[in-house]
Amino acid sequence: SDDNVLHIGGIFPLAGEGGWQGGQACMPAANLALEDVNKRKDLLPGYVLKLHSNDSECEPGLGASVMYNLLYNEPTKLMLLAGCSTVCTTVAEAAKMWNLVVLCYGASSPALSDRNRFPTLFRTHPSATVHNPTRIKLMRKFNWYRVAILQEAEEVFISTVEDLESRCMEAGIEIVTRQSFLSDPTDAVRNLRRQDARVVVGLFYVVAARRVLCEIYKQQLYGRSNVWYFIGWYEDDWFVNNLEKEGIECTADQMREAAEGHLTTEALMWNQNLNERTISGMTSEEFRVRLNDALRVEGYDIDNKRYPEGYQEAPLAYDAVWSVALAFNKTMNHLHKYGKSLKEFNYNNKEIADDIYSAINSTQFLGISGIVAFSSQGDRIALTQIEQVINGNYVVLGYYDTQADNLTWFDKEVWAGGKVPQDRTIIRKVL
Ligand SMILES: CC1(C)CO[C@@H](CC(=O)O)CN1
Repeated sequence: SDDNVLHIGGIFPLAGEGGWQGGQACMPAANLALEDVNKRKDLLPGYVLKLHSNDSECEPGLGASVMYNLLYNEPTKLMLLAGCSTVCTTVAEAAKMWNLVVLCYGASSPALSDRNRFPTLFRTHPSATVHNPTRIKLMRKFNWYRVAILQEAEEVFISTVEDLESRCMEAGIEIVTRQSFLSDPTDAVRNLRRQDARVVVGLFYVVAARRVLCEIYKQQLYGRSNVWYFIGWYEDDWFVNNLEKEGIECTADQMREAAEGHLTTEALMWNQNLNERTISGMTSEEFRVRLNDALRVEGYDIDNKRYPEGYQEAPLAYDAVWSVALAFNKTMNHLHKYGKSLKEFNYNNKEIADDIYSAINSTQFLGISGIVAFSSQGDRIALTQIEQVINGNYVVLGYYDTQADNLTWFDKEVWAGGKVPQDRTIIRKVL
């Protein structure tokens, strides 16, 4: 019978070309979590959590029609999970009309941190702005108080740069120039040279990153006098991949030479303490083994390191389902005091919707992706990782906990000139 089933909708980016097809790994991860929470006797006793999944292809229009199908067909859904930023924006903006909480496991857009537009949105995926306090922490550490910004003209980077600029202002760090480009970075890089930019924060997708790197090589804007911050979630050998296919005029050796020494920041999505048991009883390594098995069953060639899109973010989807189960458990206990149940929820029941909202708002548990907790805007609070390319390979330099302002540093950084590059040309006065 249906009366002991709690239904939620899941919108996963699976097929399609545009954006991020992260549902390929995230849907199997969500299904593992459903299996695990439904096995727990102490969670939602007497109930089963059921996920109704559909493909959005990371396309907002299709995401909207999938949402309508979920909501205009029985059974009533108690919450919606969504993936890409574009789909999450559409679903989260509409969901309030159905009094539904939306939980996004794959949305990084800073625009989503807006309680006016998205009053019921939470995300286990951190906003792209999570990198900014880390970037600034490093500028302070190495005494870089004169920096430049180079960005691709994409919404996610525009709003990230706005956040970075205001944080630089607060920190007394001068932004000497902000250059953006649509697809060809040649002029933007030339302007960086003209302004004697030494420390540059680069914000672009990986295809644009290859064009930038080749331009940096051609214009000799790398080496002992320059510091580059790139985004850390590109694939590890991104700077030598697809050069022919994308018409990059530099050789792999030239790209390696230009890439040597650059720094990256990224949000941690896999708990780094490999032996730490999480709320599910698993360590993150044990989760990885189970996820790899599930993906092999789906036909992915994991043994040859051919991971599906969304592999990096899979813990965010797994932890999203746990967040739902824990929030419903809390809500169920609360409602039972008044002889009510979650089964009474319908899209006009604001009272139960508010109970669910406050339960998810107070989430705090150790998941596969680390501590899961949300800010007042529903943003994921996350640790960040800093790496540097040393002899062609990424080396972890440290981690930063923004909340605690705690930088864990391993003193592994290497500078081409044997010392920390300066943020400006020092004119030595000859007396
Ligand atoms: C780190 C990344 C690749 C950022 O984009 C996210 C997708 C999106 O924001 O639409 C997925 N995770």
